[in-house]
Amino acid sequence: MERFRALVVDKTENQFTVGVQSLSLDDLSEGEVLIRVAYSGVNYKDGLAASPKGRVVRSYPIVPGIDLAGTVAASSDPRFREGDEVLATSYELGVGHSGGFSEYARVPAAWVIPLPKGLSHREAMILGTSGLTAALSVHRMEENGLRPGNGPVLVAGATGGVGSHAVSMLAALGYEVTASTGKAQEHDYLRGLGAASILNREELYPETVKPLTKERWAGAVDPVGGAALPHILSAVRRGGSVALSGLTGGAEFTAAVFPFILRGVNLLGIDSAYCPLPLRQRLWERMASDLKPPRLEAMVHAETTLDGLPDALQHILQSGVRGKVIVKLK
Ligand SMILES: CCC(=O)SCCNC(=O)CCNC(=O)[C@H](O)C(C)(C)COP(=O)(O)OP(=O)(O)OC[C@H]1O[C@@H](n2cnc3c(N)ncnc32)[C@H](O)[C@@H]1OP(=O)(O)O
Ligand SMILES: NC(=O)c1ccc[n+]([C@@H]2O[C@H](COP(=O)([O-])OP(=O)(O)OC[C@H]3O[C@@H](n4cnc5c(N)ncnc54)[C@H](O)[C@@H]3O)[C@@H](O)[C@H]2O)c1
Repeated sequence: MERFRALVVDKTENQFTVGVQSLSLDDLSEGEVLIRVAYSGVNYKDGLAASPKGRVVRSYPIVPGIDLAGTVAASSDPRFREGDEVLATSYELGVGHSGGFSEYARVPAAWVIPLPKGLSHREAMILGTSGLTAALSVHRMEENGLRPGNGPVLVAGATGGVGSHAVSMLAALGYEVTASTGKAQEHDYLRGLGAASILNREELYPETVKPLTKERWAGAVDPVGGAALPHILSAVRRGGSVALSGLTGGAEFTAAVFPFILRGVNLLGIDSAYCPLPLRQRLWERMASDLKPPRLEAMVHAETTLDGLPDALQHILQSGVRGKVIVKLK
């Protein structure tokens, strides 16, 4: 087989490098399904994988890219055949197993999902892990009783990948969405995705966090975490839920027990990486139907190639991306 191009991150004692290299299949991790990658997308975790301080990569060198969509080139597993359109996200992709920033990827069959009818490779990668995380957040909150009539739902970090998809999906389902952002110039973008109101990010960081405040949110999607979370919890309505997925605002928080024991508030941990396959498949089917954001293209911050990736990966760690950067492979 011909050689192909991929982004490679390597770390030795003295050097950290991120660059495009020419690889052969022997350079890829093992797996039953060889995929010719059409599109990938950039997630915050990919930024961490390409950063010397990221702590997400399990062994170097690594081809990063936690998301990929493409066409099966060969498969030793009978569930997949040459020519099938597929996608794969997370598990160990791009951190412990060579990932999607490559013209070819070799992936365990257990990680591969048929591309749902109603989604192109490109649309699947606008969604990618950030879409799956938003969909899983909505699903978990619905499982815990969230319904459109219950009251406003807060989305923190609303202009990011997870946040943009959450605003869009919730609005399309009929929820009243309040989008929180620190980016004053992006209010029109968020209203375009369906936000009914905008909350300035600073309002989630009051000088004094009270253990309980006036009940406000029926639910909250939180990819930001950190110091804002205790304040969000203090304002969740009785029986409401916070779906916590991220740490862009900090990895730690200190909160009072009162929202949990006096209002029955649920703090739901969202792990898209190991979301079990049956649920993952159901959520991808929903993302191709009732959860498909009506304005997916509006979420594309930029389309890039392997050569543009090093810059895009730095950019996402600096909160510089609105929606998604997608990557066209071939
Ligand atoms: C798509 C999802 C995302 O965006 S995730 C992106 C954000 N994730 C991060 O920033 C995590 C980076 N990792 C870290 O900062 C550290 O590994 C943390 C989690 C703080 C733990 O550090 P420390 O206490 O020093 O121990 P350690 O690294 O040796 O790990 C302890 C045990 O935890 C495990 N662990 C580590 N990372 C993960 C992970 N991503 N998923 C699941 N488990 C993880 C390690 O394997 C280790 O367990 P074990 O000893 O191997 O059984
Ligand atoms: N748990 C999971 O399965 C899962 C899956 C995907 C992403 N994530 C996490 O979710 C987070 C977002 O990921 P993404 O790919 O959407 O990234 P992104 O860069 O597209 O979005 C990050 C958002 O956080 C905002 N932000 C940054 N710093 C902030 C701060 N100090 N205070 C408030 N907001 C801040 C940014 O403005 C942006 O809106 C990351 O922490 C990522 O690790 C988790």
